[in-house]
Amino acid sequence: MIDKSLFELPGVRKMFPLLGILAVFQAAVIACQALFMATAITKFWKGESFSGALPWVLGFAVCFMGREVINFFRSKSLDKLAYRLASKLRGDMLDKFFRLGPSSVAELGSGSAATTVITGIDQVEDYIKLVLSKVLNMMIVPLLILVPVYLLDWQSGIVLTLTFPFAIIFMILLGYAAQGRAERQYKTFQYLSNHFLDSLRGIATLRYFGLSKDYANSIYRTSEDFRKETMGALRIAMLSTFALDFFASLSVAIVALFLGLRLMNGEILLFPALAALIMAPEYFLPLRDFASDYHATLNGKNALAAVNEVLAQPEVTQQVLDEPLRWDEKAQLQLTNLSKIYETGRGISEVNLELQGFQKVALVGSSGSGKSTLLAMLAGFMVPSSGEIKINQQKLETLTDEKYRQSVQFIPQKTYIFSGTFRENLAFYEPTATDEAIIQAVELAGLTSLLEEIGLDGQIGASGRTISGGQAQRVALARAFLSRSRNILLLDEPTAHLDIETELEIKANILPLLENKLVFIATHRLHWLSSMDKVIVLNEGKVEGVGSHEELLQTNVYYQTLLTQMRGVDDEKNQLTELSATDQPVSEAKGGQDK
Ligand SMILES: Nc1ncnc2c1ncn2[C@@H]1O[C@H](COP(=O)(O)OP(=O)(O)OP(=O)(O)O)[C@@H](O)[C@H]1O
Repeated sequence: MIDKSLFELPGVRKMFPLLGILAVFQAAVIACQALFMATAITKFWKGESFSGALPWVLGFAVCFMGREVINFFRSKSLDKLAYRLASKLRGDMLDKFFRLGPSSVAELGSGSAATTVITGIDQVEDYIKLVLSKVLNMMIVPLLILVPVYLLDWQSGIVLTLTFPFAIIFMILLGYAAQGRAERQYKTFQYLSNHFLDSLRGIATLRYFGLSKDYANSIYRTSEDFRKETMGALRIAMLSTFALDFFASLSVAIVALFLGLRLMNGEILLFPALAALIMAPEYFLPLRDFASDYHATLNGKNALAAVNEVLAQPEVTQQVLDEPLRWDEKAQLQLTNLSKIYETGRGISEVNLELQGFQKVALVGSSGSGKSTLLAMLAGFMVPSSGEIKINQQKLETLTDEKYRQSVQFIPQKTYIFSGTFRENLAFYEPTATDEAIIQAVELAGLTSLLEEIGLDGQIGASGRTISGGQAQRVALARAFLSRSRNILLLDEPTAHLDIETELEIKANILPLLENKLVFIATHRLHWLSSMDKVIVLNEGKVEGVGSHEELLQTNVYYQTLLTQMRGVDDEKNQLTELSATDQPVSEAKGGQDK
């Protein structure tokens, strides 16, 4: 019923005594309310005047009000706790995603990650509000109400005691079935979120290939699956509510029948019979109350499990470096047998590399050879499975150290443009940069005309002006130009999706940026190789060779074959880019951070 992890959340354990006390008060008030009402009716029945019954009527009114006051206090304290915990969980999840990095979000799926943080935590908030009080009420109130019922009429007490376990057993049985259904429903919901977001991102490609209709059908099918799962879960939830209502009504009817018969036979007086009869539905009320929100609590429980799954993901953040790394001519990076093997058994294994000072290193290899995986480890986005990293002879297990990451700039395949001003997007790595410095970076990146058009305060991104893919790539460059202190530069095919003219134009701007830095560039394009000091050749996750372009050309057979393939792809790509729209809107492009 209650997810054990709920007790680990701050404030939940402390809330229990308060809720327990409120439940005891509630039971007392319910019993008093029934007693006052039964007394007042009995007095009226005996023909007493209204003033004679007035104290009991007033007593009933006070208890009625007391009950509302208890409900108000309970809701207020639970609302406060649930809101505070939901805000905390939301913050914890976002922090966790930032610490885990893009690969973990990609694994979970961006759509699922977003819905867990937004809708999922809303459901957890409802769960906290509902489950704590309802479960405690269910455990305390019926037991306490049973005491006066036994005192008034032990036979009614026995009927109520005997029927309660049936209702509970039925609820448990249906609860198990509902739990399975609700889990499936939540999984389908996550799948639907991912599917929908992916479709939105790929809308340009889908339209380009005329597949929009097929995809619309596929979204329809996924949402139909979700509808079916939801209806299935609701059906069981409704069934459990109906079953409980049935048992409760049946039990109250049995109590009423026996009381009526005994009243007619003169075996019981009106007052205890009435009081017991009024308390009978109240005895089942907490159970029915719980059942009516059972579905909502199941959703919240599943959402909490999804949140906990993310929060429990292991993260290795090393803090080894004493001060921010400043890459200079003497700085050294050493990778020894560095490997990252995914669950699929693919990845990259045993990379050995020694670099000193400012160097430009290209990572080449066919698709799936491990370039992005190596770059992700170098960017500190991904934790290696094994191997050793040394920076300036200092041993590190990962490159997740903040002091290292503060010296890294990453230019992904497709730059993500945040919803904000042009200035905020440019000064991404250097939020305190002056306008003069920003304008200089804008000029170097070739964005002057955009600046003239929208100004530094113009909104870009999702809620502002849509900018083209080429302009977005220039924004990434301007960010890099602006940040002179970050001199380890990682580029993941920075020009792969541009037409050849734009690519060469951007490359001309990039080349000066590569000076006096340690640069890694993953690329499929031949024209970068001659500008590099070193080339690392990757093949199916293994290093086939390391050396200068010229050395490898002479000595490495695999490199020669790869270059022939790359040349073919280059030619094909040039033809394709002539056909395709160069300036694809950025809002439709897949964010680099999601890679
Ligand atoms: N998250 C992941 N889970 C499982 N396997 C993965 C994951 N990411 C990559 N791989 C696998 O690891 C291998 C290396 O992938 P990687 O993306 O590093 O290659 P790449 O050289 O960058 O490819 P491309 O040039 O197409 O971007 C591939 O076989 C890929 O299928």
